[in-house]
Amino acid sequence: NENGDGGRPGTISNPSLPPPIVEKIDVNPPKGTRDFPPEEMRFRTWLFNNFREVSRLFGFEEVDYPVLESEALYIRKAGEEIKDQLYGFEDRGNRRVALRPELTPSLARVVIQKGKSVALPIKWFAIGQCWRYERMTRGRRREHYQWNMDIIGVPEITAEAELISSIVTFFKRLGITSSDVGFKVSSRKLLQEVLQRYSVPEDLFSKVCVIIDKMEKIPMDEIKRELKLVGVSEDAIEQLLQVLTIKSLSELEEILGPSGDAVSDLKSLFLLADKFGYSDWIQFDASIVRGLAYYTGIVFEGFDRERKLRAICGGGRYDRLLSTFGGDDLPACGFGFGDAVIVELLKEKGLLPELSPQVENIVCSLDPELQGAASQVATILREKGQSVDLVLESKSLKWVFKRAARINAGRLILVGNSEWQKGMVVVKILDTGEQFDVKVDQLE
Ligand SMILES: Nc1ccc(Br)nc1
Repeated sequence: NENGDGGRPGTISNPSLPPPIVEKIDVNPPKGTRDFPPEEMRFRTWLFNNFREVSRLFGFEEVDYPVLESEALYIRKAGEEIKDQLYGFEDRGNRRVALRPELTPSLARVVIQKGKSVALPIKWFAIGQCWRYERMTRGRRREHYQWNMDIIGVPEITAEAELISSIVTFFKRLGITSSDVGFKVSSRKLLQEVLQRYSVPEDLFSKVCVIIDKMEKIPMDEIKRELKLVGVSEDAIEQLLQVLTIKSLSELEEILGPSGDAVSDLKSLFLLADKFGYSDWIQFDASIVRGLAYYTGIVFEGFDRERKLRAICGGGRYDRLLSTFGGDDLPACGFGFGDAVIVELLKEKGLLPELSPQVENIVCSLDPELQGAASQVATILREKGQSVDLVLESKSLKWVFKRAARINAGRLILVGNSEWQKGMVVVKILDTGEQFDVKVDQLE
């Protein structure tokens, strides 16, 4: 290469000294975590830009919270997986803290903190990194980024309908259709109404939901055993499991009667879905409960119709979360949309975008004496809002053209002696090869 010393360009090696003896560090990121080098970061930026654009279309404001929170936000006694995998530790001040496993408790904390100083309804969105500590036996990730949208202060089902509409909008922006994905929708009030009929104490509700959410993942006997363990009677268990197999709202109405909230909420949601124009995206599925303890009403999850992937996203109503933190309850609903399954879906559907680096100009001097002039040209272009990759060392034209191609530069600006004497530079349009001498003060 140009350095003639056989090493990588830019490395400094002094042959007179022996190499330093250092233990080579592990250059990989910690287990379960990812680096985002440029190619991966371009995809992440593209994905997050779509999250942000949809949030903007729905009039939501962006928020964020510390990735480190008090562990107390996540200590719920409902046997959730998210609690088993909490990335918690004691800090140097002997405080129990945790890397956030989800964003909703932080939202609840800030809403309580702000109290009446924030107008309702709150419509906030966040894209935040969330963590879990899982034995690496399953080789699963320990961090992911989640897009959340939440509406606080709206008791009506219009809030859930709006949130589902925002996710449909997102899918459509990516080219995903209702033939590719759908939403299974139910209401936890369905379970609540059954439990009430069998006088199961209210405080078992969350635990029962968390157990039932494991239905697809563990054998039915285990589900029954765990339900019995928390104190649900055999009759109630039979009726619960029977209700979860209901396939239509009319059947649900037959069993629960027409006046219950579960039926009326779901009917409202399907009516609104029709008005929003996304009826073909949603279906009633009584078995959907979601695994978070705090949901109280409508719950939904996005799924791929080929059933090859895990749930794409999920959410629901959580009207009691604020009071579990000692605040005044406010009606609330929201969803979480992770950055992992969506990538698998886009791969499956051949919808991954082609994202290449982009820079408008590469500027280089043809003579080391003109490096300063090249810097001036770069500055002029940048002040006009043009992106510039400025060649910072004396390089051959062959090297410059190779780099220009790699970074996908639109133009090559050459600063040469004879032109510079006339206050000009050479501009080469790289995809057509056209070349012009341009006065520096007329560069644009
Ligand atoms: N809650 C949570 C956090 C991190 C990952 Br990866 N998955 C789920």
